[in-house]
Amino acid sequence: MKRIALLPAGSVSDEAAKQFFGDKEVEWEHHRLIADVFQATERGECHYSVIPIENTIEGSVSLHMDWIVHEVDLPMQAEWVYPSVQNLIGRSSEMEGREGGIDYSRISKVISHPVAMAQCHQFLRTYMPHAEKEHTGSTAEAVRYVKEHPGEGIVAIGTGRAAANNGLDVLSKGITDHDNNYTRFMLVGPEPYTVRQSDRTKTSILITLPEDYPGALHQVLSAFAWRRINLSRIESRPTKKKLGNYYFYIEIEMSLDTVLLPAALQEIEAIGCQIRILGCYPSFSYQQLL
Ligand SMILES: O=C(O)C(=O)C[C@]1(C(=O)O)C=C[C@@H](O)C=C1
Repeated sequence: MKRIALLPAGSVSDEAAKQFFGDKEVEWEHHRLIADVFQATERGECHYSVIPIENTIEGSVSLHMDWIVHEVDLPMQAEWVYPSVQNLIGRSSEMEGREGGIDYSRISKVISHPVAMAQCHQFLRTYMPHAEKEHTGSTAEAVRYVKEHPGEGIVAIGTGRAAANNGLDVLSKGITDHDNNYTRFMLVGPEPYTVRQSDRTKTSILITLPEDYPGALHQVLSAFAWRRINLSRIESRPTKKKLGNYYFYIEIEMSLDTVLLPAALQEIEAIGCQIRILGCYPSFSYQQLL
């Protein structure tokens, strides 16, 4: 039986984790904040933590990437993709206008996870520019808050499942600014994940370039390019040590268990770069998990 740390029931993370694991041989440990989700596995209470790391609309979830890099030492063990459908949730009896439909002017405050809120930016600007916005630790927490505070003009952005769990109504369905809104989730923990197999394996690394070495990034990229090693993501993030110092987070479409990739990494180290391997893991598309 594996114990899995994740955000609360009814969050997008919760839906995504259930899609990935099914309900076999797993025990869920829900936490209000992502920091606690990480720490549950770091402290050895759970086998894995489920972490959202990237989103179609919002891009990288920087806070979570920074936790992986700076705060914990938890290797990446699997990744998968899950559609994030966000809805406006409240009580229709409280928000209904005279001619039916929602009277958005009745909404005084919208609450949700900051990433979910950012995915619905245009919708909020169009229909509720007047409403106060407040962030919560997860979309599920926001929906629960609305349940506990009736009659205050508060609505949440969250999943249909959270609305149902809390006996609330979906006031507007699918309110993200773009369709096909997917979130990439990472399973992190000390043990390799071997239950499902995928034909796609990725390796994630962190590279810090030597200072005062013109063209270092070009050399790093060419070590992959001439070996025809495909990179699927490259992102620079501050090292947090000195203004203007960055590391590069790189996702490589190849297993470490090959001849080519270790050779490329050796070549990169030879020019004075520091490399940290964050994990080598199977990658699953949404279709693969259906
Ligand atoms: O609050 C949730 O429901 C979460 O699972 C968190 C989270 C995120 O951190 O990106 C996950 C996916 C959604 O797209 C928005 C929020």
